[in-house]
Amino acid sequence: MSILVAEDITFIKNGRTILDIDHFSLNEGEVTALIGVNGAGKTSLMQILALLQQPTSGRVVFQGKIANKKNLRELRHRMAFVFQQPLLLDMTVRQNIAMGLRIRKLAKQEIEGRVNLWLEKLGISHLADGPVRFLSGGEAQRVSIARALALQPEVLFLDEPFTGLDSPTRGQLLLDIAGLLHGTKIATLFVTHDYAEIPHLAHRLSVLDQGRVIQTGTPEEIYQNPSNQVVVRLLQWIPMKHIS
Ligand SMILES: Nc1ncnc2c1ncn2[C@@H]1O[C@H](COP(=O)(O)OP(=O)(O)OP(=O)(O)O)[C@@H](O)[C@H]1O
Repeated sequence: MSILVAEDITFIKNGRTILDIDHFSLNEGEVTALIGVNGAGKTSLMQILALLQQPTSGRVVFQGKIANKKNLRELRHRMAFVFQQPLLLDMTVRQNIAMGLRIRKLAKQEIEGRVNLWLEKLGISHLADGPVRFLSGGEAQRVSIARALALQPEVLFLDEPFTGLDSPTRGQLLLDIAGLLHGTKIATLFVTHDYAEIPHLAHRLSVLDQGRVIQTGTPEEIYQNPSNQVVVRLLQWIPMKHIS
């Protein structure tokens, strides 16, 4: 079932068409990876879906509701983000995870329960009362993931969350996130330049080229039947052993 849909989207800047997309959807319980070369429009599409950027034309529909100025805040509160840079505030780990819940005015007990749950799920309970400024890159990213998932979002945006982490840290975090997301109802958009990550996390793959979605399917389908040479060139970097 589609949770978030972009329909008839154009995004035009300085007379240049950056996006031209008829239909793009994120489905309940699915991780959709979005790939494309630098400048293909991935960030622009993510920002439009996340209601952080207004398209030139078209609409974003969240669970049947067309996003507009009136419902923007309510709809944004049902989404969460993890960026390449964890963007943590200079407080304790616990306070960072609690921040979004406080903003949403949840009861103190509920906040405490959720924070403890996600500290545990991300394996960072031992860091809870320390300041975030001493964390390693991998630990900081775990805090940012705990902060996002504690919000119990319906839609999650992962914007190159593993970039900059060393290989073993990245691999473990990738497996842990896959374990946390798979089997939930969250619709996830995962933007990455590291195509080796895709088979571990994504159920679906969309390929963006010059602002257009040129192919969508399971990683296996796309790998076996690339729609054109652009897709072939991109996917040659996905290790075949992971696709079966
Ligand atoms: N607000 C804007 N004003 C002008 N041009 C923009 C704006 N936003 C994006 N662009 C241009 O649109 C194109 C697509 O940018 P975007 O950041 O969405 O691509 P991307 O696929 O995320 O690239 P990367 O992989 O490098 O992050 C780029 O050429 C960029 O310069």
